[in-house]
Amino acid sequence: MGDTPDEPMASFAALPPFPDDIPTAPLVTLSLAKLQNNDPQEIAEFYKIGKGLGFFYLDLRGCDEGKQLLHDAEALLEVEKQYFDLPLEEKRVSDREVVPGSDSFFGWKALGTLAVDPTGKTDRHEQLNYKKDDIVGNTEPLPIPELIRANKPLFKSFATSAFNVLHMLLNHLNDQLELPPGTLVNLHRLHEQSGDHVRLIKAPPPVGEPSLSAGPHTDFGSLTMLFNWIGGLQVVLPGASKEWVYVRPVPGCAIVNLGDALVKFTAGLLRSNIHRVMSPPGKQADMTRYSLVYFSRPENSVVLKRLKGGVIDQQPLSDKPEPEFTAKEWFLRRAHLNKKDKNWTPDNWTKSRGTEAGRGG
Ligand SMILES: O=C(O)CCC(=O)C(=O)O
Ligand SMILES: [Fe+2]
Repeated sequence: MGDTPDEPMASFAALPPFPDDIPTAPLVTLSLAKLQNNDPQEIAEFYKIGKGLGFFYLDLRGCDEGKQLLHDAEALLEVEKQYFDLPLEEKRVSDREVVPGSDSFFGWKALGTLAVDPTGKTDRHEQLNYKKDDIVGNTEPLPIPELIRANKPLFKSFATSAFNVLHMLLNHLNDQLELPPGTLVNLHRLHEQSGDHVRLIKAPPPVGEPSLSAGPHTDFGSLTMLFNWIGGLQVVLPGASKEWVYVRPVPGCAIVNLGDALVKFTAGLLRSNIHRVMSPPGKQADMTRYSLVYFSRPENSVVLKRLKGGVIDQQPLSDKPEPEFTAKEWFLRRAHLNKKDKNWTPDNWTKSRGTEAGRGG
């Protein structure tokens, strides 16, 4: 992070530029400082985005919490690069397919282990999912390489700042939805167990033709805060279009999006938009792509169903009974059913789809 609020993040400086001649998604930029100061226009715009595209840039410059997040994201990018360069044996200490207590989700995910489409083609990215409950001490720590353990204070600083900012955003949605005060944040308490986690992602450049590093999906939880440095993230805009468009990474901003839980809580009033990760465009195409994410999810035992009260009561009732899942059942179902293991079938792919099933391939 630079010393002056408007200086781009140093980590962007050495990268080839994102191209200027390709279509990009028209994400609106909201100011964290304004949202923290309860600026009515900014809050109204946030609510409108929540009912529309469900993705926006959050400008983190100009307030202390935002600067802290930018600082931590820069530092974690360096940790990420070192982490993914560790020998395989070291990463395997937290292999999510092996480690007891990982729910086959938290820990290291090897490249090429998830299906990205109904034919069973596989992904091209590695991940580390470091659970919030472990970071803040709610649960016994899972095995993790020493590099990550040694950086736990940094992960804690990042996770708690991201958590606090996302809580603030949940409170604004709560007010706009005219729900009783605290309804949403009380389903997302820091010291209760949840699927919240910090995710590190590495996607190597494609071999040959451009290819998907992560398949189309909606996020499973409530709100996601994403840092990425080069292009690759794509969305299908709401409406009739089926076209995928790149989201340009913007220095000083995180990308925030809504997940399935908010769709279910609001009976479809809020939207969780489909997205995927493609190889980077233009001059960035040969680069290894890193991203860093904080996922906020409802507490494990919360049932994902429409909440009562406020403007949600005006939403039409569904004419078919909807199966109900707890937040934990939902994220594990979504995360496990597209694993490309010996039990995988095209039907599993269909079952792993979220609230935008049927859109965007
Ligand atoms: O790497 C990115 O830019 C997006 C990653 C993503 O969508 C996810 O991990 O859910
Ligand atoms: Fe995502």
